Amino acid sequence: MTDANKQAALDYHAKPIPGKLSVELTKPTATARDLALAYSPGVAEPVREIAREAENAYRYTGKGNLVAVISDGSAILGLGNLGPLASKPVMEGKGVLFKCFAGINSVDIEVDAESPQAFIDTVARIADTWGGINLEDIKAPECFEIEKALIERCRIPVFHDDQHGTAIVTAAGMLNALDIAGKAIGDVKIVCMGAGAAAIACMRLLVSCGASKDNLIMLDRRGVIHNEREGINEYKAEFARDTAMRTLDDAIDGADVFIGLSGPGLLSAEQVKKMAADPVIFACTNPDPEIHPTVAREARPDVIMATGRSDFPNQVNNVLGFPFIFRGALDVRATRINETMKLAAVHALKDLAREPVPQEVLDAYERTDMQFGRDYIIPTPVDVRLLARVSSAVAQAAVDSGVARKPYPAHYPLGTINDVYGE
Ligand SMILES: NC(=O)C1=CN([C@@H]2O[C@H](COP(=O)(O)OP(=O)(O)OC[C@H]3O[C@@H](n4cnc5c(N)ncnc54)[C@H](OP(=O)(O)O)[C@@H]3O)[C@@H](O)[C@H]2O)C=CC1
Ligand SMILES: CC(=O)C(=O)O
Ligand SMILES: [Mg+2]
Repeated sequence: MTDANKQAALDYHAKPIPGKLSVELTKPTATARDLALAYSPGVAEPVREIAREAENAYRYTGKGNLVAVISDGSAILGLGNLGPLASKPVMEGKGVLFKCFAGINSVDIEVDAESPQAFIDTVARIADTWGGINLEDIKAPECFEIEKALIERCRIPVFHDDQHGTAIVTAAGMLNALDIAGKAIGDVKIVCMGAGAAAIACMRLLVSCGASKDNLIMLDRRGVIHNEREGINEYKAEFARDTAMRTLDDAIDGADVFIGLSGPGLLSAEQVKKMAADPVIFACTNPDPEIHPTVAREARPDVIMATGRSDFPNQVNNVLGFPFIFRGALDVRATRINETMKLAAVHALKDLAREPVPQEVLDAYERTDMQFGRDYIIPTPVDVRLLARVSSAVAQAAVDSGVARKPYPAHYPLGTINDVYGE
């Protein structure tokens, strides 16, 4: 970013009031009668109803449309472990996206936890008053243990966005990119830079979508994850290969796909030149990708290039997933977000990219043309059709797979966020 843009970003967060979120009232509060209903004595009535029957919390409070965005700040974007307080702008940002794209209320909670168990206990103790929990920017490998324990302990959906949101969007974009490149997912040689939360989940989902583990090389800070390496955790071990390759230079030679979920500037133009024809590069590290799109394009005009950012074409970013996935899950009161729901979201996203782009999206991106192809492999976040397509697909999948506690909503498909409460 230029210095001017950096200052603009600071000003955006600081002015006219600090932060990006505020709380709004949904009921009148002007009169003594209003207050007698909202607070004492009236508030005692819903309290009694909820104490009598817990499900009444969905009727008398905001629980059913409320997601907690919870982080320990241990992996803030690609900036590393900068702690809970520094993660707050990102967590507020996730709240903004929940609200503006899916009409979901959210509150960010940044936990200063001395251990994964302390984090788990903290979240488990507050979980029941939320509709869902979005875990964010928690580093691997702790994130895996944390999410698993919370899914077991909570009766509401718990979803680590950096794992599953990222994986869903990456898989959708990848299926489209490979189609454009004329390659079958089962045949392509994939290099994944990074072996953390996002990388492990992305590779697992790509394998579910047909990629072959035998064609997949994963790297971390120490290089290629191979069978002879000692001290790799069980998650990295899932992707360890019996190979003589040791470095990115070795792995990238002839690769069809590079997926970066690691750190900035780790892929060079020279390495891109060594990739196979029509290479697919998803340099998804935020805010600064593994390679700048201009550099990649100069090295290889045939590249299909995506980043995690809003200011380049093909934004492969979990913003395309978590708002709509939670929308669908909340609206059928799903107890969890399972693999069937994730795959439904992949296909909804993938298929939407193949449809004509609405004028409002062109206007928002100041483009005269956007159509399925190298520079448009995935919908943009401002596309209002995501709300209908992804949420509906996820809700239907929850019903079909038996995790929904309510039927498919009568008010679906949603046209805009104004429709989320139905009639
Ligand atoms: N576009 C999107 O939607 C998303 C993008 N991301 C991006 O993915 C990245 C990783 O996030 P996340 O998985 O949550 O974080 P984690 O901390 O869980 O994982 C980071 C991984 O990156 C590896 N890594 C970091 N620096 C290097 C390096 N110099 N060389 C090789 N490997 C390196 C780490 O290696 P080691 O294991 O050796 O420490 C680790 O495996 C971030 O940059 C984040 O912005 C994440 C989620 C969504
Ligand atoms: C997008 C996101 O969640 C990340 O970079 O961590
Ligand atoms: Mg994140």
